[in-house]
Amino acid sequence: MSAHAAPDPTSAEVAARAVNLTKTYGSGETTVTALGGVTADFARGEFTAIMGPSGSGKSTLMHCLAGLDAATSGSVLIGDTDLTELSDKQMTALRRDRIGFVFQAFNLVPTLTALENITLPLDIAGRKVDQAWLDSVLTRLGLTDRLTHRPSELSGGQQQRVACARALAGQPEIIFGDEPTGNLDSHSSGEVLSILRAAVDEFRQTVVIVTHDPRAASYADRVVFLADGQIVDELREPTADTVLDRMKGLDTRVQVRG
Ligand SMILES: Nc1ncnc2c1ncn2[C@@H]1O[C@H](COP(=O)(O)OP(=O)(O)OP(=O)(O)O)[C@@H](O)[C@H]1O
Repeated sequence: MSAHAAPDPTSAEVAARAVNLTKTYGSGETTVTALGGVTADFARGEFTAIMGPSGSGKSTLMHCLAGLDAATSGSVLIGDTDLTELSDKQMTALRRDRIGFVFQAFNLVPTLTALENITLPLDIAGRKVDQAWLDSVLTRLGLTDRLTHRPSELSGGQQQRVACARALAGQPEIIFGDEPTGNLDSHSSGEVLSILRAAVDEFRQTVVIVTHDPRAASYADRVVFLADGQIVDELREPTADTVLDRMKGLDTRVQVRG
């Protein structure tokens, strides 16, 4: 592991922390080590992009951080809460109340309207919608005239913006995105990234995304590079060019998409 990736004990507030996280699949000769001891901090109010070659463990890291998958060893903290100490019920409540998710496959409920999809997590949690906040998210994402449409009546970009609004609606502490712009055109992708950027700049939320796209990564404050289940590099204030350079250096076989 590179010295860059070590947690900084003096860092202000940490929104999420992975400590010596390992994840293996299978057993015996067929064991696959997806994460080989990852330690990393994600500071509150910061936008981080996780990058690396295919199979390097990005999605696994994200899923463990977000409490969607259990690590084999090591721990994950969201704020001061150690996820490994939570019961299933507590984990469900934490995911619902403190975490927002945006995935490449939008995971919208087909029978609900856009607005019903957006407020669904809050409705399930029995929480009231902060109308002023919701209005600003909907306006910002250009969704105000699409709210009564069902997902099948929306374009891919619009569906992803609905998924993004759903993640933002409850003002979670931290938003995780697994290739949130993976199948969007550059215009829709720019809109999604801008609102994630605004969530950080204007509302001091924390955003962590996995991406293959150096342009998407350039919206982040920091890029963490994974290779073979380890953090091998880190870049602050990335530009698409500096990200591309580091990716080439990581693995010459990397195929840069986008
Ligand atoms: N359920 C699983 N069972 C077995 N092996 C798995 C499973 N999920 C992931 N892996 C393996 O773990 C390693 C890391 O996978 P992961 O999906 O985290 O990589 P990634 O960097 O997100 O890849 P990509 O960029 O292609 O999405 C890979 O070798 C993968 O084949």
